[in-house]
Amino acid sequence: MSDPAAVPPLLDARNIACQRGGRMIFAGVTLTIGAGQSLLVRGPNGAGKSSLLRVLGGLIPCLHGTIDRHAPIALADEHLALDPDNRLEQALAFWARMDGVDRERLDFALHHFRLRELADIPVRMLSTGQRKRAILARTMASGARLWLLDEPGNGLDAASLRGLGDAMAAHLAAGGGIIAASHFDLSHQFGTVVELDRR
Ligand SMILES: Nc1ncnc2c1ncn2[C@@H]1O[C@H](COP(=O)(O)OP(=O)(O)OP(=O)(O)O)[C@@H](O)[C@H]1O
Repeated sequence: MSDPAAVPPLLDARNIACQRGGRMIFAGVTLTIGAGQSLLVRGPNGAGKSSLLRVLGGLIPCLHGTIDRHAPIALADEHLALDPDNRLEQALAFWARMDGVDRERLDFALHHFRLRELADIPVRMLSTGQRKRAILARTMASGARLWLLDEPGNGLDAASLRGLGDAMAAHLAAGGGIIAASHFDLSHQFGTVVELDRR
């Protein structure tokens, strides 16, 4: 008999497969992530790491298998999803309103990723690293318990990488979960590693 007091994981994926452009990208992937847990997806270029994160986030369908999501999810990938003509702060505030989070949470994320001084810059003028920090700030401000981070360290300088590590640690300590795909060391000890092979 199942324990009625048992806390469900934030996300549970069983035997999932993904096909893109008529080609099988991955199959037989099973993973689960609970409160305070982190998981790293590794694999060579084209192995399907980004595809896996998008499947887990519900942005693309899985071919078969099941995914149970028990928590709000924020996906941070290379798609900025901020209005390029808007000022950075306005663009992030728009999403904070959409996500229904209070202003203090956004202010904290802006401060954490050192974006305050860029608040009035149009989004289209941000550098690669600044864009990445904006994506991470949006994720942090979203209040989502499960973060899906696709190459979160790309383009970040040493200080921003430390900021990312601190944000991840605080999120896990607060009962969040993280699934990340990264080619390089994020200075974070992931609890689980899932390897994808190129097929
Ligand atoms: N929209 C799409 N339509 C068809 N095929 C796609 C699409 N997006 C990605 N693919 C293919 O799916 C495969 C996996 O791509 P994906 O971006 O998930 O890999 P990845 O492991 O994240 O790669 P990288 O390490 O280079 O970021 C690749 O062969 C890619 O060409």
